[in-house]
Amino acid sequence: MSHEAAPLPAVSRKSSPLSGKIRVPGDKSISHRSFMFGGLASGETRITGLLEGEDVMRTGAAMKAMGAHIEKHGDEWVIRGTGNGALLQPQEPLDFGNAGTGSRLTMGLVGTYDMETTFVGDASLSGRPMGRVLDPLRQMGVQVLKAAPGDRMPLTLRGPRHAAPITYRVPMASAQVKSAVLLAGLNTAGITTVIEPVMTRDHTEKMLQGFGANLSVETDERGVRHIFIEGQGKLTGQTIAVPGDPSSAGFPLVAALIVPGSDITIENVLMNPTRTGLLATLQEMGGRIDVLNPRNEGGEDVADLRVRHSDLKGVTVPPERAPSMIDEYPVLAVAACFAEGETLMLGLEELRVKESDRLAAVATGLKLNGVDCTEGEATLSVRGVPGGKGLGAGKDAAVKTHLDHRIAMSFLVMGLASEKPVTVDDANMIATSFPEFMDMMTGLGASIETIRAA
Ligand SMILES: O=C(O)C1=C[C@@H](OP(=O)(O)O)[C@@H](O)[C@H](O)C1
Ligand SMILES: C=C(OP(=O)(O)O)C(=O)O
Repeated sequence: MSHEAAPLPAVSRKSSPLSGKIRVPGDKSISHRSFMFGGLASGETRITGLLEGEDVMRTGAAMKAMGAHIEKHGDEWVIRGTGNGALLQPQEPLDFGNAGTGSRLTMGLVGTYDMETTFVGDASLSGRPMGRVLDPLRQMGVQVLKAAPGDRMPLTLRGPRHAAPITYRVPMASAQVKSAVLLAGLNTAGITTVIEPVMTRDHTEKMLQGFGANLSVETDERGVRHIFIEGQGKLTGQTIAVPGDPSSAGFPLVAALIVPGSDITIENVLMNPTRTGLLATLQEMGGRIDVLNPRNEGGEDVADLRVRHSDLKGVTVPPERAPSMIDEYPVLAVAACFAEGETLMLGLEELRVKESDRLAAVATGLKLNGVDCTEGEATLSVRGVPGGKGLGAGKDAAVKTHLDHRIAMSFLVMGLASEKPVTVDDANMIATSFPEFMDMMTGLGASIETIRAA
């Protein structure tokens, strides 16, 4: 299957001040959805700023396999969609590589089509739970013809002739589950309702409305969101400028906060309030982050972030903030290593089912590099060492990254301010979400390099 490349270890070392201006690649969530909705819409969709990471490219390949035309002209991706309701049965299994978002959203998208679709992925994705998406799809009439034990990939779906609209209360904070049900509702006659007790990123709702879907949201007196989508409407191609990914921005951002003397600017970062939990937390910790030139572009808030080295202090991060920074905890844990006192992170249960068990991977990697931390069932506390004295395990003790891009990038950031180098066992997966990471970080002055076998 995918990603059988030989492991590519990498190491980072104490760096001189970081400086410069960068633009991180486009937001991964918006990029996946741009390919999906553009591939489904009638007419042409034009996308600039798309993240060309492996995860998103696999979503593009899947949409092509189901009949969409996707081409790159200069800096722009141009899609001619199939028209809603007109996806074709793919001839081969759809290989989603490492991508949870691509695979889960596509299961929703194709599930209610009267066709058979097989989903495969790499070892990490094949270990992740898919029942959270298959359960509501089953309620809509979708058959799961084959699946690995525990509702895992590889799996094959068979859609019904006529899917039934449902009302589904999402049982965990997951934008992927919410989105899968809404996308299944797109091809289902009647109104599909998703009840979301805890708000998660709202890109599916906003973008589907932009493409012309009949979707509305009501928030009740307890703050619970009710999302209604009327199926079998028409989607029309759009022009999309994808803003910079705040999850990717987290790496240079934390690097600049912890490396003494640093002063960098990250331009054009998405500031959607469902995505800014890391920024809020780092500011509470005393991070000097100026939000410059805030503006709205294509329906999304964006801004430039000026980040300077800061004396950080530990804080408690409340569980209700988790959905707005769910992918950022590994790099927040790294910031916490250099803060005065303890940082306590709560409500982390979803970290256990990402590309790796991120709670365990972070705690194990931190301990290997000399950090005093405690892993609870859904909590992590980190006791920091301002200045990084004694941190780092050197070139011969590599952090295990378990095919997880964010674990690799987070620990490479840690080494930039640790006394000794920090090594990771494999940097290959960074290409899934941030292919430019190494070049961008070294361009700012960071000492990071891959270690090629002799
Ligand atoms: O909908 C999305 O684009 C995403 C949702 C989140 O996953 P969950 O829905 O599993 O929380 C996040 O971790 C992932 O990187 C992207
Ligand atoms: C969890 C992530 O992605 P996905 O679920 O799409 O694999 C991530 O990018 O951190």
